[in-house]
Amino acid sequence: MSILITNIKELVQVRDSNVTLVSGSNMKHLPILTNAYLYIVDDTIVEFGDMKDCENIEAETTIDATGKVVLPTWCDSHTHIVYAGNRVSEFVDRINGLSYAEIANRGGGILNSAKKLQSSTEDELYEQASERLKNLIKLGTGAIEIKSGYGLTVEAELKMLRVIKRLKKEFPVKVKPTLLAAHAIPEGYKNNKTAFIDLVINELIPKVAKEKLAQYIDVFCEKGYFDLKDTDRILEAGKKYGFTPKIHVNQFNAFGGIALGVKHNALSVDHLEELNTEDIEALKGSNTIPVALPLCSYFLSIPYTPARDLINAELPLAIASDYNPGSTPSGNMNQVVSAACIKLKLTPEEAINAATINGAYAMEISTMYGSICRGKKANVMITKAIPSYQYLPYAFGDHLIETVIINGQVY
Ligand SMILES: N=CN[C@@H](CCC(=O)O)C(=O)O
Ligand SMILES: [Zn+2]
Repeated sequence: MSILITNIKELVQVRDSNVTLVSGSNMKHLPILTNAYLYIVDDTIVEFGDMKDCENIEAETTIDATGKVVLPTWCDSHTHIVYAGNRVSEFVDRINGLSYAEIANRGGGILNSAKKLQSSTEDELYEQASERLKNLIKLGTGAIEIKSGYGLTVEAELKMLRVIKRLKKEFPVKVKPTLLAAHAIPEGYKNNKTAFIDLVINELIPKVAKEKLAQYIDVFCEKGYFDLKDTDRILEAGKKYGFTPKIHVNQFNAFGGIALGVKHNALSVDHLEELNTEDIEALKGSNTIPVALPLCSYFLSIPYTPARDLINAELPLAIASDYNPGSTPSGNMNQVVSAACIKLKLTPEEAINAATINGAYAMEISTMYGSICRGKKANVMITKAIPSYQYLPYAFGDHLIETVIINGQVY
């Protein structure tokens, strides 16, 4: 199967194969070809270039992209799309004045989602999550990380991870599974957090490793959830079983979680709404990428990640959706890119780099995803006719993605 996309107004994020991460001032640069073509054979990008050079290329399918922009599909490196039902009532409670923390303290929040998830079957969870994933593909997501963490029992966590495994098998998008081993302290362990952590370390992690259900290990390192010592223990145990850390830190409080992540050579540290100079210093010279989740800040009305400080410190930055029922009930990466421009003050070039190649880096797939590059996976999207790629974040409420191609197949 071959596809030739012709007359592309702007072919965005054209890279050499050795570029797998863009940092600091380099993020301002987004390589573009105008009046271009793109040639795909099977699931691979084979060639691209100026329209005048594509005369002799023959393809089974030709797509005329006159007036349209072509980009690599979004790489969403932080989601929780396997969950049961919704938390609309908490949304209304917050509008009426309760805070996220107050709702959690009343047994709502993550514990509420855990209750719903524990009483759902694997099939029910799969149906709900696959609906979400289908919608995300239409919005241009071509690679996604998915976390467990709403199980809070060994069995329910395994159930979540088996659903993620099934999504990975049934869907064409690249799926990366994460064991969010410690997301909240279950009701029954309220007065004995150590016993819960022991359960995670002695039962959950070994079972997940045995069934090969996850690649990454995550902890919600936050006041009222898991402190530095807890996080350290869990990451250490996870690493012994081959899991790479990717952690939730600095969402509400900054108390050294980022340095801890760096110490464990975490692939990413995510949230970072609260950030101090020590946190930025800790990231310098590390392989750990900071990940901002601007739609979480929008939905919860909490501070936005000071992304400019990170980029100005010459660090890389990825942006992701954080799609989950409590703090971000949306996985629309087009909105994430817009919010990154409007609220994090990223330029469109920086935001697109953060949502493509750097998002791919935060899932260890940037040698194959996240840019238009010969030999990379043919995961690309074609917009409607628009003035330029900068129009994407500008027209923040419009659905501008017209065609999505995943592994060389049109969706
Ligand atoms: N902060 C921790 N976990 C999720 C939200 C969990 C929830 O409220 O259900 C997050 O990344 O925002
Ligand atoms: Zn999250």
